[in-house]
Amino acid sequence: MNEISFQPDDSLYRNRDSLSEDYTPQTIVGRDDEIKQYHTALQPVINGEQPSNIFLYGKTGVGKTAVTNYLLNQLADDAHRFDLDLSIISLNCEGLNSSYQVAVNLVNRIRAPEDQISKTGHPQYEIYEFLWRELDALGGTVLLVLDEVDNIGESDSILYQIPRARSNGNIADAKVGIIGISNDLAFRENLSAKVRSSLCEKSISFPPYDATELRSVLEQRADVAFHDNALSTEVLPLCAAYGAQDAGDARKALDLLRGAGDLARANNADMVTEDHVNQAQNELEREELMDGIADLADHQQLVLYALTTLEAEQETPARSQAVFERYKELCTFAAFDARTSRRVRDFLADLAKLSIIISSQRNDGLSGGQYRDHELDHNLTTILNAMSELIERVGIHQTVRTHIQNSDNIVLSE
Ligand SMILES: Nc1ncnc2c1ncn2[C@@H]1O[C@H](COP(=O)(O)OP(=O)(O)OP(=O)(O)O)[C@@H](O)[C@H]1O
Repeated sequence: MNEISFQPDDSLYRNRDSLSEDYTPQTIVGRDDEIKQYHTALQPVINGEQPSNIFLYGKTGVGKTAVTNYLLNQLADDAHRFDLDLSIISLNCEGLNSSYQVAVNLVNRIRAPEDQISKTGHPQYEIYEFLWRELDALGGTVLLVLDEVDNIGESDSILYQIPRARSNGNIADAKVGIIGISNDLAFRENLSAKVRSSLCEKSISFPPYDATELRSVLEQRADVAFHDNALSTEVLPLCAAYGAQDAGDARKALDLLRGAGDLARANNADMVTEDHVNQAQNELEREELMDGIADLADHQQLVLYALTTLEAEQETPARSQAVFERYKELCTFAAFDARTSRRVRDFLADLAKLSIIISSQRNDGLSGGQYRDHELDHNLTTILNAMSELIERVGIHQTVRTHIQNSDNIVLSE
């Protein structure tokens, strides 16, 4: 048997966990304007007045949750200091797509574990009755923090009912405010006017981070996560630059820094370098691409598969018509009903938007007409790997056989 043992290794990291999602930073950097607006919007709470309903929106990883946790912790401390009765109830609405489910979850969040209500079987009015009673029993000021609030359907929306509960006489004692958080930028626009005006009394937009802001976020976290001198000087600016390019998402920038640190550790390096960051970035891009492709619908993947076979034959850039012909062939193998050539053009446009392929508009000099041609924007083997589940169902096209590992295991269609 091989002699293998595990040894703790802390030569680079002081506290690697501080780069993970569940770490709460001590202070927030790069969000001064947003914190200021948010602070003003929360001021009525500390005055003992009716809280405003606050709506935060912005893309993923821009600090909505981090800033909320930071400010609400501070608010809870200050409320205690001024002897104010404040309860903060937080609920992530992911998977809760009706007001009914949200109300049940809120009731159970407030009630003791032995006193929970069942998730089904109550008429809607009864669930609201439970909720009003629980909120009133809490009394004082109650802030309901609803993360991913866009999951909730609109009809008879709880987002309308809660703000009106006091004026409708449903609750008498508690002053309730909603903090809604969403990364669906269209959500607010699509709300009916009556829900929008109550839910979005104070709206605060969180823009993507720019490279300077990301650098501050990374510097602050790197101080906690790494030993002094563990990072070469270009590491943080490079992670920040990639992060800013990539939707200004702090989560991704922190993931990249951790990826680079892990690579350096795996290579027994004394320092994290620019090379580790570049390699980690390639790896993250590859994983993202794999996930993006795996999430595509069957026919979108078939269109991508068609283009991949053309690329394997060095027939790319290929015109839409050529991709369509190959796609129809694959549909015949797979016994799928082929979509129209117009749909296939739409799928090609979707793939280009996702940066999986490159599509270019060309002018045909002779006829004066225009056409589009397409090629892969990534390594062919990576794309084939990401589609392995579909390829297993459809079979391997002969042009790509040499690019697929374990091709013996997959049924050939020809
Ligand atoms: N200004 C900041 N200072 C320190 N850390 C931050 C800052 N902004 C974001 N982070 C960190 O980046 C990660 C993502 O941030 P956060 O969860 O707040 O994003 P979000 O806008 O709520 O995203 P989502 O909509 O996906 O939930 C977290 O680990 C958070 O601690």
